Amino acid sequence: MSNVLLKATGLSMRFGGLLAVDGVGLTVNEREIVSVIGPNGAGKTTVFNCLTGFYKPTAGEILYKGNPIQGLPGHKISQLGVIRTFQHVRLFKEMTVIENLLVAQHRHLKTGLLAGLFKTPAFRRSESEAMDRAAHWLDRVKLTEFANREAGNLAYGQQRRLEIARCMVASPDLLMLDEPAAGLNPNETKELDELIVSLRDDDGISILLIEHDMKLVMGISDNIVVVNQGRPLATGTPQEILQNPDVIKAYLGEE
Ligand SMILES: Nc1ncnc2c1ncn2[C@@H]1O[C@H](COP(=O)(O)OP(=O)(O)OP(=O)(O)O)[C@@H](O)[C@H]1O
Repeated sequence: MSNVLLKATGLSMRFGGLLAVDGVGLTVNEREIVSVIGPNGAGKTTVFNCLTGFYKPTAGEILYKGNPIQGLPGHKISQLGVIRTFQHVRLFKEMTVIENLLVAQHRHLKTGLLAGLFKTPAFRRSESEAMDRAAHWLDRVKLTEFANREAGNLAYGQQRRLEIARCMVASPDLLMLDEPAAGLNPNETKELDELIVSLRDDDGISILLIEHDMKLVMGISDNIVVVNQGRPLATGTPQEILQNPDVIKAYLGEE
């Protein structure tokens, strides 16, 4: 039996008169890929925003490694090891690829201002570890040859992979990806597919994914959570979800 990493129950989020998320629950075990699917406006991103501290949920409990995190600010949740991307690419576009990966580690360096000013041995060690981590992840996302290129000049699929590398240099236990395949061509989607699976199998992390690309979702997910109009509709393996009549009616039937 695998260990539960994240468990949300009864998650709700109200915006004025709109109950955008209404009683959604989901569980992510260690070394698992879980996808959240549902039609446009179903409340998927709002669920992500609640889980990562961008919104304070109106109701519900979120346990991460057994501890409640609902209502904690985003930076606290990211320090605990939950790191996310956004629906739209958010890189420092005028910085180089490698600079994007170094900046992302700034908060995790274990040295203070004085250590930086005097370039103490601890500071230098920390800097060199940050560089090693950046180089490792550049290689993993196949961007080593673009290390000194401005991030904004990369192809879109490369920018998406750089975003994942930027998350990974912070050594998350749970990586949350909001529509990572949006705008990618079939080759780029295949590379993304392989990368996500390798993050689970080779790096041992868990991935929570919002995605509209059903081929990708069905191919890589251990579990799928379907949300419809803010409400939980179904949870199960890809096979179970594909055969669920409610899902077919509410969602897949629309395709
Ligand atoms: N900050 C907000 N204020 C008011 N309403 C919001 C806010 N954020 C989201 N909503 C509303 O909540 C509902 C759910 O939106 P959400 O973005 O979570 O859906 P989604 O499933 O991620 O959609 P998509 O697949 O199109 O990205 C929508 O009706 C949206 O307009």
